[in-house]
Amino acid sequence: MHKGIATVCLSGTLEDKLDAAAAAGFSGVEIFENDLIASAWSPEQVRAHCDRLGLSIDLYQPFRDFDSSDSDTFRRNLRRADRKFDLMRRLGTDTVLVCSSASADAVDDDEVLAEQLRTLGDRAAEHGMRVAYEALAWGRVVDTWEHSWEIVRRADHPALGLCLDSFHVLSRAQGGGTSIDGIARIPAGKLFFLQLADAPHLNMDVLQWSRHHRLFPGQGSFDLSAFTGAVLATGYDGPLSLEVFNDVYRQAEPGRAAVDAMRSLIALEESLGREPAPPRPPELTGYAFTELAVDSPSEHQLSRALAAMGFAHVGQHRSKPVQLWQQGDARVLLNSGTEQATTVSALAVDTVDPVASAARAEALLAPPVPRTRGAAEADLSVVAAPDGTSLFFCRTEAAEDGWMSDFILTGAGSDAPAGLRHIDHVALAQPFDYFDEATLFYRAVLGLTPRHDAEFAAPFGLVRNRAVVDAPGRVRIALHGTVLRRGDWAPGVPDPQHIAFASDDIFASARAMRERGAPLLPVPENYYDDLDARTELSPDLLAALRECRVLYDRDAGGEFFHFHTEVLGGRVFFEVVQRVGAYGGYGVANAPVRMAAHRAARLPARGSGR
Ligand SMILES: O=C(O)c1ccc(O)c(O)c1
Ligand SMILES: [Mg+2]
Repeated sequence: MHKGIATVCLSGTLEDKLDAAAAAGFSGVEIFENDLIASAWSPEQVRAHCDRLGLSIDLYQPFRDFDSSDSDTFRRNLRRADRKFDLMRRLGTDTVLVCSSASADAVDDDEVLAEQLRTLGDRAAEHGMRVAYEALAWGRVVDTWEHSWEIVRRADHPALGLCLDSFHVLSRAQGGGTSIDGIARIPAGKLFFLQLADAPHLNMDVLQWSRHHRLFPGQGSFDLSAFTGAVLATGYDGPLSLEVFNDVYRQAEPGRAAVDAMRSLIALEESLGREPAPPRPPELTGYAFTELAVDSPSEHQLSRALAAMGFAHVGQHRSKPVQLWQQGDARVLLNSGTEQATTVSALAVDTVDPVASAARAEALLAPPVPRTRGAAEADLSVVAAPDGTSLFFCRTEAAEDGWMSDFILTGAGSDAPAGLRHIDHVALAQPFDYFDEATLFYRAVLGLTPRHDAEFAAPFGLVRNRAVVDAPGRVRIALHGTVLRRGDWAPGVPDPQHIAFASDDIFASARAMRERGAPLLPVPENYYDDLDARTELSPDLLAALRECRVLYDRDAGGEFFHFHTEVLGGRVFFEVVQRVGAYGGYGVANAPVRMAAHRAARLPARGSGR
């Protein structure tokens, strides 16, 4: 379908926004009045530029507070409308958005309101234009789509139709004030325009919610697929047009934001079964490996820690300074050949069809990462996630041309002396501006589902967490970031990232690692006293938790045990976890304790606190 974006979604001047929209593949725009007013270009120049870029101007918006119970104000509004119709002719657009009035003089009689809009319809028709009437969720009188439809129906004018905006409908539906049920019965010819925005569930003033927190479809909590499906069921075939007011996107680089926006629409269309669709996401069977970029002191520290955790150095890359460490099916690469500071530089998922996974990533606009490779080395597809982490598509089983054949195996065993089986999850600190983009990226590219949105108070500020997971729970990526931009007081290192390994016996793993001298993180006694107070765990279990410095959590599905290493190489640490039953989380409740312990372990000793 024709895909559009409102200029309000993007940062910059009108020219920047148009260029970004076209470069991302949009074929239309809604032009916000303020963007036009502030532009040095005449309407004709804007139109010519859009023509060159292949963009249609689908909507001019918004016309606010049109109806009025004051006749003089109404007369002036009609005059203003005439001027705007002239402007729209020069711009080459034929539809104006009129939103329901939020003003104190809004007409509160349906018949009078319909009459005023009918008058506007007459004026529009004289100019060859149309009016799309939209209920704002905070409209003074008209605040539901049902009411806006009642007015349009009463006005009964061919140049007057509806604009539906998913935010206004779904934000109100959350409180039970409206529903999408009747949408499919609106005659297609009366549905002039469709605006799409997602949003997180928030319990707040709806105007503030709308103006600051809208998101692109797939980034928030609304069911855009059901909503859009209901609209398309009417036979609507106009633009799918994004209208996202968001504080982060308003200041983000517009080219990048426009690609993110386009990805959201491609994924939305796919969810509706529209063609052409990207290749379906192939089944994932787990992590092939996780790669850490290391400098030479941290390579030493990390290899010592891995050895103490029971990993074996099983291979060396044929042409690059990359070590392969393995225990069970958990594989970690240490790459000292990048310029990067210590960080999780790559995730590699095992997919049953790496070629289809890569084709899907490309269809969803994931930027490819160019790679050098030696003769006879595997041709691996790599794309960049929003934070720059490389994402590889592998098939470890494929013996011949699989990624492992790039390594000369040392012959060291990969048995599991500390009981680690596989990678349970990888936790990636997201830069503040890329959190929502990252959610959509992993969700769309890998076919994962977002789960476990949580917010907690950490030593250096509020932290938000969100996991993206495949259905069987084989690939879990835990994203975390700050709720506000990070302050200056927080330690001058980036938030650490970590790799979590699964154990079937957390206490045996902890004891084996302790014996081998692994740098395990201490946990304060206060934690166990509180755990005792709130859980009624058996004294034996509590004693084992205390002894092994294991943290505990539970949910409706089961229990969770986990412990951590110290921060290694400045930015990363390892975690060992055991899931019991169908526990689905990540022990987020314990994260503040873990963070404070990491902070304490990095500081010079402070004595007993007296
Ligand atoms: O926040 C607003 O004012 C506003 C304006 C136009 C719209 O289409 C909308 O959904 C909201
Ligand atoms: Mg709108």
